Amino acid sequence: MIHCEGLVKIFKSDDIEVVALQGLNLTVEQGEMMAIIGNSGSGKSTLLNILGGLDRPSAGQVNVGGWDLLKISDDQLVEYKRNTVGFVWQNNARNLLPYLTALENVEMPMLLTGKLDRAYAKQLLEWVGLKDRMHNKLHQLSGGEQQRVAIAISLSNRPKMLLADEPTGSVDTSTSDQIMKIFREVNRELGITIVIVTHDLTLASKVDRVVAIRDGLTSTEFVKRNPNLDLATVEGALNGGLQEIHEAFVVVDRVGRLQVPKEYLEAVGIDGRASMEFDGERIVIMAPKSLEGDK
Ligand SMILES: Nc1ncnc2c1ncn2[C@@H]1O[C@H](COP(=O)(O)OP(=O)(O)OP(=O)(O)O)[C@@H](O)[C@H]1O
Repeated sequence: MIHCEGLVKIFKSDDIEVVALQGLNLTVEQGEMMAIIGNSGSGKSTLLNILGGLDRPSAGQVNVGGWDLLKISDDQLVEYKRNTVGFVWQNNARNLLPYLTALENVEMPMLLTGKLDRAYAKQLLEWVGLKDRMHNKLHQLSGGEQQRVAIAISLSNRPKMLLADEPTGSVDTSTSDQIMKIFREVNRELGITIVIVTHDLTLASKVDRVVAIRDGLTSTEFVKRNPNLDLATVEGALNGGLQEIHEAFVVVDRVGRLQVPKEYLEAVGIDGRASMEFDGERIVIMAPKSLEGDK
């Protein structure tokens, strides 16, 4: 569904350049539900905006559902956004219309694309658990309920992929659990690919795969050890952190590049240069063996 290779995004303003993505690689299969984690400023939102067609990549390859997002024309981009992607943001309420009902809000994007389907709009609200509240005006709903309306809206154009940026960022734990259950159901029932960007490891542990981004590059991947683990087991194991449930892998790109955590480099005193040895089974990276004249 998603294939990025060597993806670069540079923001230029006056004479300052920020390289937000530095040649990022990422593959997401059709129907996968995965999360992207990373510190603030690591490039998560930049990546999501590019995948959603809200921002243009600077260089590299990025293909989503057969669309080449580097070469796509402006008209095609409109079509792409309309038919391929759905978005869920942290503060969706600001994009909803408070004096319309939940149902009218879900129907609005359908009206805009000339494809009104009331039965489907009702079904979506039922899916997100708001069957009994669909005729309530938005401002009569709680924050968590509004977020669920936003999820129904994001699915109204029948997207192939759902992009969620901190979707549980401003709701309580039980609403957050409810939202993750909705995502899982939508993923299973409709086969929609779901990509969630988050800081929240609890949330990350509820998906099949987690990719960590560091400095604009994919650095580590966590893959669920047992794909059949149910949510209760996952929650029980959570105290042990992400690695209890997921196995961690270092991402190595096609030409052999990988990122070594800064703590490891500092611990063994590697700074800018290292020695590498291969013993037939393992590759060992260590502080440089001193050269003559070198310190
Ligand atoms: N429009 C922009 N113009 C200039 N620089 C930008 C722009 N958008 C993002 N950046 C820079 O790109 C880098 C990556 O930002 P991004 O918002 O993608 O990070 P993030 O991982 O989503 O962070 P957060 O979790 O805080 O949202 C940061 O250094 C940021 O300052």
